[in-house]
Amino acid sequence: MKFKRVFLIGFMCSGKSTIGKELAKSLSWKFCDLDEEVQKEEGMSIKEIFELKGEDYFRKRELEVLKLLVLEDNAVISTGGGLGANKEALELMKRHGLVVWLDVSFDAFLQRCKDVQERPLLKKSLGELKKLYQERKKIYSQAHAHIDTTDEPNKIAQRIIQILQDERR
Ligand SMILES: Nc1ncnc2c1ncn2[C@@H]1O[C@H](COP(=O)(O)OP(=O)(O)OP(=O)(O)O)[C@@H](O)[C@H]1O
Ligand SMILES: O=C(O)C1=C[C@@H](O)[C@@H](O)[C@H](O)C1
Ligand SMILES: [Mg+2]
Repeated sequence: MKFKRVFLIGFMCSGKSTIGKELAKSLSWKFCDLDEEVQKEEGMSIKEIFELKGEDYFRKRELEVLKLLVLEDNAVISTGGGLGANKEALELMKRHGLVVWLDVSFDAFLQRCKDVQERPLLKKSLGELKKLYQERKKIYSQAHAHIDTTDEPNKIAQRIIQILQDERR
């Protein structure tokens, strides 16, 4: 494979963690979830980090942890929703691997987020979330590949493997 790493970016609930696990399993690569790594390093949940140390601190820490993870070989790295919308982080990921934007419609995001653990950003109003969604889309769209996530996670993982194989030729 030309790429030694796959980075999954996209809005909350686009399936980065779910699809990342499937993809890593199919490739027999390592799986790293940036949100999990930051929580481990800080010894508290993202909700607690936001409450006790603030969002800016969380953003700084996720970028620092990314800078370490870009050196892992044969790794699928699922990011938090904000990282792929950070231009510095996106450029860094594009230099180190295949960056895939998992695209979720706003309506599907609203449906899916009913089932997930609390994300601090879900406290925002519907209007604020929609604005964030539209703004972030412009940056996510600079990824190497764009995949709609209406399909089942394992089929999406297979599509990413196809992209990796096509890139090898
Ligand atoms: N392709 C899919 N179709 C339907 N539901 C999905 C799909 N992918 C993920 N989900 C569901 O959406 C929810 C969020 O998925 P997941 O945690 O993987 O998203 P995420 O992109 O990692 O979110 P975050 O940015 O908040 O970490 C979960 O309940 C998961 O089961
Ligand atoms: O979209 C976001 O900004 C976030 C998404 C989650 O993955 C976490 O990284 C955190 O809740 C912030
Ligand atoms: Mg996730």
